[in-house]
Amino acid sequence: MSLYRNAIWFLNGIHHYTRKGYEAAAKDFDKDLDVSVVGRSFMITGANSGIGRATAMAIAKKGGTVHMVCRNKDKAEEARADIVNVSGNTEVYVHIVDMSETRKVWEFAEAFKKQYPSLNVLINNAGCMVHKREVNAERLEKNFATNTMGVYVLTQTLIPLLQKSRDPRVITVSSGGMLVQKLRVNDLQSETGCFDGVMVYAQNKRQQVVLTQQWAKAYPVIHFSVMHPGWVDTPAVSTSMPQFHQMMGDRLRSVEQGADTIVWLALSRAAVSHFPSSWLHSDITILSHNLTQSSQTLPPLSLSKFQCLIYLLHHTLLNH
Ligand SMILES: NC(=O)c1ccc[n+]([C@@H]2O[C@H](COP(=O)([O-])OP(=O)(O)OC[C@H]3O[C@@H](n4cnc5c(N)ncnc54)[C@H](O)[C@@H]3O)[C@@H](O)[C@H]2O)c1
Repeated sequence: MSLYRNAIWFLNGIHHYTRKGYEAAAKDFDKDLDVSVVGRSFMITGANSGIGRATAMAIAKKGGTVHMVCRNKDKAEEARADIVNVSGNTEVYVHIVDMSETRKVWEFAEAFKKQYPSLNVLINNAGCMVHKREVNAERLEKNFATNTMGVYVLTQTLIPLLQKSRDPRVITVSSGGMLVQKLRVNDLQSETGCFDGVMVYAQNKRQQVVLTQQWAKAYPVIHFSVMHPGWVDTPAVSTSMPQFHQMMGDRLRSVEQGADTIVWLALSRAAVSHFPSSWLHSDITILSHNLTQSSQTLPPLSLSKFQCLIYLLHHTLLNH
């Protein structure tokens, strides 16, 4: 991607993705969050930290049943105790899963389907940016395994459960970073050229948007959305992009601001009626801040590329 495009992207980000960008957009937000979600269940990956934790807290406060899918037991239990304590909601459950371990994700999702009669909302939030090329037990590159394959396997496996649940929704936390990458289906494992973790992450986030469009077409009963939380002050940013974190300082959004659109997509009645599914049929839409106020539409990709990605995901899975 050209330097010019990256510069435009960054300038746009300074305007829209920061705390100030959020505050400016928030003036017009129609929250529509005066809802009780007691009895509805929400699965959130990476729910012990950052945006995922703020989302889990907000949903627990509304009375929803929260399934926290986390990698580290101690951190997950600490977060759960805090969420239960602050929200007063005890319907908060921890599941230990490493989203980068493809087979374990599939085993977890299969077991969940057998144990629970319904799942109303799946929030694919866990994500990583690994700067050195590493592989998982199935020899899949770590960023791809976590950000794309883990999301794909979890969602795809849970779709039958979501389909038989009331008002089912799937929300995937992508990133505005995907705007600097076109979909490349010929090197999903980042094996050619020099390995650039930031660009691999951006490519994965692009893949999440493409997958969402594909799912929305295939499963119209489920409301699929994919969004960008803005630039948010979280451990992921401070550890994976320390210079950016330092440079942005208090211009970064709070975790609650970052979670705002996810919570709206998960809870509000308006979220499911705002976008006719035909939007997703013809365009790839990435949503920032709040769907109503500021969505960005990206150029459509050809169907052959979608099919190619799905085919490659299946193919990669079958070979491991
Ligand atoms: N913070 C930002 O500015 C920003 C911008 C755009 C997109 N995002 C996206 O937001 C999402 C949440 O990130 P965050 O900023 O809150 O960071 P964070 O580090 O606070 O949270 C990331 C969560 O994902 C979990 N996770 C990572 N790898 C995992 C794995 N293999 N298995 C299970 N869990 C795993 C972490 O344990 C953590 O709970 C990510 O998908 C990220 O890409 C963040």
